Amino acid sequence: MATTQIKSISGAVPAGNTVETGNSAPQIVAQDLDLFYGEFQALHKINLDISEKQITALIGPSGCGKSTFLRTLNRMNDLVKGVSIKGEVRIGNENIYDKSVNVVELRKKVGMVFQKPNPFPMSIYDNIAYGPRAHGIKKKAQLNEIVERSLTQAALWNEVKDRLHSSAMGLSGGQQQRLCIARVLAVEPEIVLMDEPTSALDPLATLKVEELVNELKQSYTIVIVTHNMQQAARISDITSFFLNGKIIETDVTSKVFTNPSNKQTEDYITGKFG
Ligand SMILES: Nc1ncnc2c1ncn2[C@@H]1O[C@H](COP(=O)(O)OP(=O)(O)OP(=O)(O)O)[C@@H](O)[C@H]1O
Repeated sequence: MATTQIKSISGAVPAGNTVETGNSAPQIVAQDLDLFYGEFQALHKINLDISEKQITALIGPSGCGKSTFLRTLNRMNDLVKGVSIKGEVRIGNENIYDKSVNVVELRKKVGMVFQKPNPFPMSIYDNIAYGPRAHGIKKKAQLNEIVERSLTQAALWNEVKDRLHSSAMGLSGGQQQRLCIARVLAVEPEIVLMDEPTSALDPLATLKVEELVNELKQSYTIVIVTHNMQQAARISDITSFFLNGKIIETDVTSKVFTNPSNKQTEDYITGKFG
């Protein structure tokens, strides 16, 4: 089994520590990544390797930089005024902060699901077809096929196949979130970023989304921010613990939750703070 080098800026993970991933080279590599909102430094020398077709969970107390880091992976922070970045994020062999990178193409490859379901105020069908149409797909038969495939992958097809032309706003919160996941899948990403995708959902809808995320890792690399430690423990392969804009510890999820290497990780997962 292949291993991935786990790096830690804090020294929490000893040099040379590795995590068995079952995959070869990491798909995403963040290297010495600093991010500033104006004068305020929100991320400090983040080093993290993320493997293909695994679920990586980012955990840590409020304000520790999880969402900020997640958004660096598809350059969503570019939309925030005053942001500056040092260091690198490589996806495949490309530094995504290179001037030559086409950000629209990057966001197609690296899709994002947000905390609050945000369907467009249009039909279920048009929500899914929106992205493919924007990328130039016009043929009805092809769009029909994409809509069915994406909704099936998002475990929503059976619930909506008879009402594709009704408004997406009429779906339940959990269905809306699965629709938003289907909308991301419609443009065939490689990586799906999820920022607390179940925090606005009830327990049953949460369970459905968790089952779906688990299915999706067969085809996609998933990076998920969650406040819910049980959720991280249930669904992720690798967990990275953030504190004050730094990564304290990254390891196999079962290890992080049963035998963390760092005292701060232990204090956090046992509820001593956060
Ligand atoms: N647009 C912004 N402008 C200025 N500061 C920001 C901005 N967004 C986030 N921050 C600050 O950066 C730090 C990290 O925020 P971030 O949202 O990444 O944390 P988080 O771990 O995702 O928190 P939460 O779990 O509460 O969502 C915080 O101190 C936050 O106040």
